[in-house]
Amino acid sequence: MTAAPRPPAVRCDGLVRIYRSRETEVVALRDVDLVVDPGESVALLGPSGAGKSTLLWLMAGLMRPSAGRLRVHGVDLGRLAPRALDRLRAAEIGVVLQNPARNLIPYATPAQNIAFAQRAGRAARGRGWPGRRERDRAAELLERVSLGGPVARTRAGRMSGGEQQRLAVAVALANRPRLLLADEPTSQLDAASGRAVIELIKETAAETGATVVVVTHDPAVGAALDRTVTIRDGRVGAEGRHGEDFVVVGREGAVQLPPEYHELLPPGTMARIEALEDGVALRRVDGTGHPGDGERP
Ligand SMILES: Nc1ncnc2c1ncn2[C@@H]1O[C@H](COP(=O)(O)OP(=O)(O)OP(=O)(O)O)[C@@H](O)[C@H]1O
Repeated sequence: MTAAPRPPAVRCDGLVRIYRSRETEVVALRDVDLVVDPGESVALLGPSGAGKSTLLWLMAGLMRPSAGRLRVHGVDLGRLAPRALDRLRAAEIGVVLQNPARNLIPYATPAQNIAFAQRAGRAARGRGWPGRRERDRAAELLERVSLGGPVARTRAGRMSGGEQQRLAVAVALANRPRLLLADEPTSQLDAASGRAVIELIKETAAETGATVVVVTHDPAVGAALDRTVTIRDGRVGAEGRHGEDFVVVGREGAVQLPPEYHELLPPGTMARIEALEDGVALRRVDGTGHPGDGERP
């Protein structure tokens, strides 16, 4: 008998998220198709307002899709009852939100913050109170994010933004999550601390086989992970592997031209499609169907 294939860690099919208020409607994500394999590490890049955080929140089960499907390890998050979703989040998903303080209990020390997450994770897995192993793990994590010294006795609410951010990463890793989601986890750190945090995330993922998705503006973080996915205008605009970027042909054949090509093919211009052996070329024409300035006669 052959084993059933493992489902992707994350699978988005035609994912849509609309924020509605009384006066306005913002379509933050439109038709996102994305597959993240188990054990992969992916950086979500893209301009401000593109929809990266929204995508991360959906993956974390902190928000429901407006349309489309989102599956995490084969489970459709949009269809889970609230309690089952809470359990799945506590047992399988580690999250670092953009504002570090939001991840933490302000009146608790770093060790207490980690212990709290461990308790919730163990309860969701049907296990008892954390024991010695968990305490050792907490101490090791705190050491790894340089919060092992005197700062260990400080309440999280009194720590600096950078310390809170490092603690948030340690808390998110406390339960060895199968899926780690982090929104700008290095934004308040200097280059060296940022590298250390990304190293910790990658090492933990390698040890446990976890999948990692990180929203970042930091090219160094993008370069340190397996794959980059660029979100533009609520869609997957491009993907990169090993330093090379590729556009993605989306639903109904749509392709987003990266901004660096807008000078050659400004949005709104007409282009002729030429078939090549292994794809197509787009050539600008003017409104009358004649070749544009930059074109061969
Ligand atoms: N709660 C909300 N209510 C209304 N609109 C929202 C809400 N949250 C986000 N948006 C809008 O949805 C769009 C996508 O926002 P999102 O925060 O996901 O983008 P982002 O790529 O993470 O941006 P940044 O890099 O600046 O964090 C933006 O137009 C934003 O203004």
